[in-house]
Amino acid sequence: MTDTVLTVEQMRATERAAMEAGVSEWELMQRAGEGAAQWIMRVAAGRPVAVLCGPGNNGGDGYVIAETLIRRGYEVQVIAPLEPRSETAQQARAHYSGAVFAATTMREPVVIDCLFGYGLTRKVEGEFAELLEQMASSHCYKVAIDVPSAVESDTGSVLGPLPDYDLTLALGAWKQAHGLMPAMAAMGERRLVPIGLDLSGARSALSRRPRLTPPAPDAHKYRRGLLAVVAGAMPGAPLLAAEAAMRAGVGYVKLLSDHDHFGAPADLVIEQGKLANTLDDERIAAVLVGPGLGRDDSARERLAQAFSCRKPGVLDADALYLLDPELLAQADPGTLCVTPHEGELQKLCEVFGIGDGSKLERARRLHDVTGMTVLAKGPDTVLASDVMTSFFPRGSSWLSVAGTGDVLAGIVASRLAVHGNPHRACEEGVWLHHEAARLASPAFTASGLAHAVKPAMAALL
Ligand SMILES: NC(=O)C1=CN([C@@H]2O[C@H](COP(=O)(O)OP(=O)(O)OC[C@H]3O[C@@H](n4cnc5c(N)ncnc54)[C@H](O)[C@@H]3O)[C@@H](O)[C@H]2O)[C@@H](O)CC1
Ligand SMILES: [K+]
Repeated sequence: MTDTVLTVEQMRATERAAMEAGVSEWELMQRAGEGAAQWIMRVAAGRPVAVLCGPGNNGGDGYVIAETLIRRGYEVQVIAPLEPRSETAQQARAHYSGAVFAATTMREPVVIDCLFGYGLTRKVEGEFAELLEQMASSHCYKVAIDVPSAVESDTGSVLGPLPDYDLTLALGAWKQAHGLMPAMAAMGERRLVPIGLDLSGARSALSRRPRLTPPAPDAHKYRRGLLAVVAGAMPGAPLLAAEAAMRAGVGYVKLLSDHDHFGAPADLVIEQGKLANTLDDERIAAVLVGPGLGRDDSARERLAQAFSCRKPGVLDADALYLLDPELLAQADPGTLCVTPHEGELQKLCEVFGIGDGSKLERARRLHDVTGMTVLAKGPDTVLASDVMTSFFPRGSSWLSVAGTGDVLAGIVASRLAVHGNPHRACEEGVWLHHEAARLASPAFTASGLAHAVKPAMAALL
């Protein structure tokens, strides 16, 4: 699987396993450096290149890249404040036939950052920081090798100057930082350079753009899925979710409400009456509860009733504020998706006794403790389930507007009603949400986004 994401510890173990199987570190470094050089030649297209080399194996990759470019006729300058420390990087330095400068002004139109890779352990300072600042202020084309040098590979946190890169070339496998903010925002295009590692057995991956399928030839509305959206005190949010859900593949969306919804579209069926009665329908494939639900006792009662029909479900917004172990005990957590933003994730973590940690750590622990599929949304989105942990490409920053979470919940619930698979529903939901944001054009409103789910479906078919 080429989209595997590894932690630093897993990366080192995988490389050790390759070496035990007979591939030397030098061979791995050559594969990494030569593979990266192929990408660099595409973007440099004959222009002079500067390579910044650090003291570890990331720097070693830099010498291999520089030598590969020289052999292909490129004008190359290596800038290395320190001599290599690791044995393999020293070997790469010895094989490099060009000039090395300890410090100089970089004037090349293409600059390759090989100062630090996943071995970064502390703040980047002194000459290293100066080089990164120089790179940041230059108009050159900027390439990060493995990860940007000021980025911590496991957390995506930033420990020094962070230029705005045009291209980041991950070596051997993706690292967590390739899917986490703030690092991800500075990486530009991300590409993987395979180096022949055995990545089987990994439990984290960058999500691949899904390929959706049209309804079966013999489909009818119920077979395509009936989604019940449980309305509550506030009318707007469940309508937004339902509008999105109707365009995300499901055959039938019903709004279960105890009041009128003026302005609701004619193609949305609104069923009024006691929730216990309207939920008592065998044909319901999935339930969405939370947007506009309210947080009072009657909202809690509606959430409990939604659980009592024991259908796959999506919990969002107010449902995430009401959820607690007692309520969850009435549900089948393995069939539930929760879609918390940071504040909601914080609340869930408090209620389920999960301590501090990064968003990734908390999302995983929340899944482990509750058994629910956790889609922790935001500028970076992390999905934790029994299947695996998935990371996603960045979505449009225009999504930072009220109501887009209701739209996401509606899309995920629609996909869940179509096939009943929580992890897959969340993955498809994020991609459709991002695609809809791209198609909705800037400064969209949530209802504009909900309408753009239709062309987004077409784009993913
Ligand atoms: N181990 C392997 O088999 C392979 C490793 N590869 C490369 O090796 C990299 C990891 O190499 P390393 O583990 O040597 O680590 P790095 O090259 O990322 O850096 C570690 C070195 O930098 C020093 N250092 C860390 N943070 C510093 C800071 N803030 N200021 C100054 N010095 C600092 C460390 O003391 C150490 O000497 C990967 O990112 C990748 O580029 C690739 O060549 C593929 C094969
Ligand atoms: K780097």
